[in-house]
Amino acid sequence: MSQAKLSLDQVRLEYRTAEKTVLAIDGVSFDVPENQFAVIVGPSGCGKSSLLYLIAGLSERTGGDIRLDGREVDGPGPDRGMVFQSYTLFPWLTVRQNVEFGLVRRKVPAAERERIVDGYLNATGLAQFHDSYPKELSGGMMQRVAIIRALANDPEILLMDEPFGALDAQTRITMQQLLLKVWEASRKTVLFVTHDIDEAVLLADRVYVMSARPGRLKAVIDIPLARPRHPDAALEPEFLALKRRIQGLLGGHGDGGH
Ligand SMILES: Nc1ncnc2c1ncn2[C@@H]1O[C@H](COP(=O)(O)OP(=O)(O)OP(=O)(O)O)[C@@H](O)[C@H]1O
Repeated sequence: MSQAKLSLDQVRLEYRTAEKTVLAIDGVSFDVPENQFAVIVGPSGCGKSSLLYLIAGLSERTGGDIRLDGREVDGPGPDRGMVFQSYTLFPWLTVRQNVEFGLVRRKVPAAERERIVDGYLNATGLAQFHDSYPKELSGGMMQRVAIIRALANDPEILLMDEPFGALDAQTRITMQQLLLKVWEASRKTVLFVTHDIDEAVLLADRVYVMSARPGRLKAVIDIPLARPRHPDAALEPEFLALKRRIQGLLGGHGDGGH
C-alpha cells in the first residue's frame, strides 16, 4: 500500500483541570490512505471531536504521533480544512467572501480566485446567493458554504466534525448527496466524524469504530459498496449487513450508542 496520507500512532489525550484528569483518548493508531473517505463513529463522549481537533492542530495531544504526508502535526495549517458542526461562517462577509477567504489570504490572483469560487458555488447551487450574508441563509446553505470554503483552499485533507448534525433529516440527506457529488469529483482525503451509522456507511470507504471513553479504536470496517451512492443504497442487503455489524460493535443501539 502507498504511504498513508494521515497517520496516527498511539495518540493519547488527557484533559487536566485543577480537580481531575480525564483520559479522553487512549492509544489510538490508524492510517488513512490518500483519496479515502474515512469516517469515525463512536458513542457520545468517546473522543471523536477531540481526535479531530488534535489532527487539526487546534489542541495538543498528551502523547503519540500524528503525521500528515509524513510531517508531524504541531499546530493548525492550511493543509487541513476543517468543517464544524456549528455554523462558523464570518457573519460580516458575503457568501463569496467567505468562500474565497483562504484564497485571498494566500494571495491567489483575482481571476483565478473567481474561477475556483464560481465552480464551487455553481456545483452546490449557491451561485445566486453569492452576495448574501450568512444571516440570510438556511442552516443547510450555511453548511454548504462552510464545506466549499474548506474545499476552495485545496487542503491535503478535509476534517469534518458532525457537519450535518444540526440539520433536519431531509436537509441532511440532501447535504450527504451533495457532499458525495463534490467529493467524487475531487477525491480529496476526508476524515468525517459522526455518531449516525447510516451516514457512516453511506459516505465511507472505511469506518473506524471507537469505543466509549476513554476512546480507543475498536474496529476498522471496509465499506465496499459501489459508487455513486444514492439514498436508496440504504435499503440494499449489503448496506444493512454493514450497518448491523457496526451496530453490533457499538453495543447494538441503532442510534450509535446515544
Ligand atoms: N475541555 C475539556 N475538559 C475536560 N473534559 C473534556 C473537555 N472536552 C471534552 N472533554 C471530555 O472528553 C471526552 C471526549 O469528548 P468529545 O467531545 O471529543 O467526544 P465526542 O465523541 O465527540 O462526543 P459527541 O459525540 O457527544 O460530540 C468526553 O467525555 C468529554 O466530556
